[in-house]
Amino acid sequence: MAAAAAAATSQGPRLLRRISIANRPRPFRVVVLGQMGVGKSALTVRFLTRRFIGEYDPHLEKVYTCTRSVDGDAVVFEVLDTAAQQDEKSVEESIRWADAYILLYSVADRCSLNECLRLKFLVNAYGKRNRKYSVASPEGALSSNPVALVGNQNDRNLDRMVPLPEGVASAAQLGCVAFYEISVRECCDSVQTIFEDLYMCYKRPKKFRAIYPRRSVSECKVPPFPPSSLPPGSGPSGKEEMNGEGKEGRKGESEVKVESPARSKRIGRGSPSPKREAEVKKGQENSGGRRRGALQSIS
Ligand SMILES: Nc1nc2c(ncn2[C@@H]2O[C@H](COP(=O)(O)OP(=O)(O)OP(=O)(O)O)[C@@H](O)[C@H]2O)c(=O)[nH]1
Repeated sequence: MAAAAAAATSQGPRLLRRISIANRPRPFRVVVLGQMGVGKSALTVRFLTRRFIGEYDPHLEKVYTCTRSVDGDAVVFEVLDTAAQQDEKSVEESIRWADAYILLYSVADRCSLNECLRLKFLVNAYGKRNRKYSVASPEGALSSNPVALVGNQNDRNLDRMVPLPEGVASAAQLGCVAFYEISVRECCDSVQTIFEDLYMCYKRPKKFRAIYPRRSVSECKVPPFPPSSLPPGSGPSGKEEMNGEGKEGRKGESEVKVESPARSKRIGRGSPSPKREAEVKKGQENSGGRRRGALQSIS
């Protein structure tokens, strides 16, 4: 009897530790992938610390952890900032490890967008399958975990090689759940939004399912592009509608989403009813025909 009591006592702390580990929320793992020098470390550190730090060790590959509140959840983010020039084996490992993916390119480097196409192919090949997510999704391309395509360094407009519409079109073509064009250097909030949206896409399949079929609306906050520069189907009459056109955002805060179900849902967007459309039209006429971008209404 005494021996059993002694055993239980010695098991106590271990048991408690096991229980506390079991109760710990599972982290949400995001991997940031992209060509060398596109700003992966800058993006990761911006998300974690809200600061922009100019230079990093290019060989450092590290998982960072932080806790954020998203949609009422205390989310433990684990972010893997991958090192440049990884061999395919380690890219594969990173992809297998993650729940969601950020494919980062620089708008000033066309090759970096091509690299994202290659990486998306690897994500499709090695990424985890999320059953709930795949059931929610009507498209085969979205049956793996969520992937966001992000164009960085859009403060470098003079060096731009990838026009915004091309980024939008690439994201749609690759089956990414969202597209953003940002400047990590100039803006912090867009970076936070990317991670939060990925979490929402991953964790809220019901919300995702509810609004996915209505994903004809994209949101953008960019200087206007001449209609001829838009890819087919991305203009206001096409599949992806540009909102907020003609309005310049704060410097570096241009942001486009091919689709961001979580955010759209939160701010009550989706296919408007005919009555709502009539109201909106009337409102536009009253405001000189300028539409408010969804992001403007939430910022
Ligand atoms: N102008 C500008 N420069 C940026 C921006 N984001 C990052 N940079 C710069 O781009 C360079 C590369 O940034 P990193 O974060 O080291 O890029 P990385 O993708 O982690 O690079 P590797 O670790 O070599 O793969 C640094 O000099 C950053 O200061 C941005 O939004 N605008």
